[in-house]
Amino acid sequence: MSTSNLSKRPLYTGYAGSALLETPLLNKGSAFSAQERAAFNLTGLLPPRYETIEEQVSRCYQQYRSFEDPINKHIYLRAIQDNNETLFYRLVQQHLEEMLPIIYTPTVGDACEQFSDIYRSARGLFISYEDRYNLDDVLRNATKSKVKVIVVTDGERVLGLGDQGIGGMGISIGKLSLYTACGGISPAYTLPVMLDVGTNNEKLLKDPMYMGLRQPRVGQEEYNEFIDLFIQAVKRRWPEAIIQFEDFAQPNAMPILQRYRDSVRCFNDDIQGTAAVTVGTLLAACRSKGVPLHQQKVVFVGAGSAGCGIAEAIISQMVAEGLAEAQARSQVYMVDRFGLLTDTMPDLRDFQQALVQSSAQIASWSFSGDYPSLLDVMHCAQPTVLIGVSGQAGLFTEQIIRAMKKGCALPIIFPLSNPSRQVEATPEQVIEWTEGDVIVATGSPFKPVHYQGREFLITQCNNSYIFPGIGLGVIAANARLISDEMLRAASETLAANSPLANTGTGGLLPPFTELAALSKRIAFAVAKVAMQQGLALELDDNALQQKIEDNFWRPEYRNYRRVSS
Ligand SMILES: NC(=O)C1=CN([C@@H]2O[C@H](COP(=O)(O)OP(=O)(O)OC[C@H]3O[C@@H](n4cnc5c(N)ncnc54)[C@H](O)[C@@H]3O)[C@@H](O)[C@H]2O)C=CC1
Ligand SMILES: CC(=O)C(=O)O
Ligand SMILES: [Mg+2]
Repeated sequence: MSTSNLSKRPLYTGYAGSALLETPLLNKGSAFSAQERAAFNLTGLLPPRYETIEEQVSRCYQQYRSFEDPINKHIYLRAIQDNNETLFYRLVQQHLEEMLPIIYTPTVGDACEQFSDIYRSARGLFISYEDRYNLDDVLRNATKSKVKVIVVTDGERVLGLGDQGIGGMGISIGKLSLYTACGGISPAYTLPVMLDVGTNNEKLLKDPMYMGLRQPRVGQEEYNEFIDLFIQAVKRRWPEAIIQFEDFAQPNAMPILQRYRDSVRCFNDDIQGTAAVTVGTLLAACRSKGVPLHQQKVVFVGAGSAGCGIAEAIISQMVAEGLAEAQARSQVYMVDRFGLLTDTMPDLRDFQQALVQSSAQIASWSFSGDYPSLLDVMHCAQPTVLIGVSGQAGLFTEQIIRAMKKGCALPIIFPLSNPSRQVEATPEQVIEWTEGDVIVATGSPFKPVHYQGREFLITQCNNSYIFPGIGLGVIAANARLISDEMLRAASETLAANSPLANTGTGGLLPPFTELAALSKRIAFAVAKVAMQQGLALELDDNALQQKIEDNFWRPEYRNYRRVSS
């Protein structure tokens, strides 16, 4: 299989002089050669020495290391990204493990919270509600003619940090950085979008630095119209773009997905991406434990977009393993802020209603409140899997974890809320309270835990394992839509690549440093399913593999030739 030679072809550009140096997708800084400096009016605008990208990376890394605080490291890296994208990705690729927590969770959470305070320069599209009837003009202002992946947020539920208003742009930028660093999507083809419909965050509304609309979020009808205007405008401007919905709040996440998933190449990362990564990680955990998923009893804390998305995917997987659907549903327990979701609980959303426990099922349980609490569920259901997607720190208390351990010799415990400070329990706590008999994975990165002479690697169960590969696969196959089966294929590929399940050692998932290779495998599996479902034109395996390679961008400088502008 030949790797792409697209990047070796010269690139023709009309940019020159300082405009070229100020265009991050084209800028090479000190790596412009003598010939290029002469041809593009750069002579004198740069220090005289010509540098290789490796030399540039060394300097950047040295500067990066001079910052102590993660947020300052983030600001520094974002500045490089806004100055020279090729260099940024080369640097990140070379120090992936160290820098992912800086450009993504947990530090991206701080960057969203402090977005207006740390704002330096423009990136992506801020689409204000006030511009809703001029969206074609706004989208034309994004000068990229080919956009293949859009990550869009309205900033209402950013990680577990609530409403961050335009600060949500930080998460769209972070996700797309991973699309490029780990999924090989050229930064020329990505676009972060923030839909500004106001914010209900009082602190931001009062903050003189806040750069978004200073008004409460618009009403539901206005909101729905705005989303629709946006989707239709994207379809006109970039009909082939994948739209990834990110960090929408619960009332909007599922309805938006349901409204558009059958007609637009889109998916919701928090519902579907999270479901795919969690089922994949769970399958790997079940394999390494030697007990199949359909024999597990699973408790969720947080019956929101992520929780219900994962729960439905687990049920589908249990059914695929041979369980009757009703039986599968009876093995999944959703605990939200008022306790276990049951068929007598009022005011549930449609997607929660499908996941309630029947009163008959819990008739023999003893509990004192209106609904069983998490502790009641631990005692009465004796679950084997516990998943936290509540966004609330500390909900997995010592009492909860010890109660779970009483009913299960080797529990599987995934506190998945982000960023790190919102985690339901730290891995260290979970390991201590289970005396080390536990399989644990978290949403944000945690250092290995040492307990009684053993080292526990903490797997990061984060949708970032999924979305870069989905994007690459959908682009390579030119798939029309993104189906649940395509996401299931991503999940199965992930599980099949588990070091722990395959070899008995290592993490549940491969390290992030292998994400690029993994993304290509996920892309292949996803594209194959799209073809089988008639969502993409048939290609033979070699042609598909070649397409994936051709679409995989690498951070290498290209030679430039000048065209008159
Ligand atoms: N690891 C990963 O890849 C991902 C992690 N997440 C994390 O999951 C969390 C939730 O995300 P979403 O489901 O989209 O939000 P959401 O707002 O839709 O759901 C959160 C749910 O938790 C419930 N909740 C709040 N306090 C609770 C309590 N004390 N006990 C029980 N339930 C409680 C809320 O009522 C709500 O239903 C966030 O922290 C997010 O960072 C989300 C997506 C991916
Ligand atoms: C990882 C992610 O998408 C979230 O926490 O919302
Ligand atoms: Mg998210």
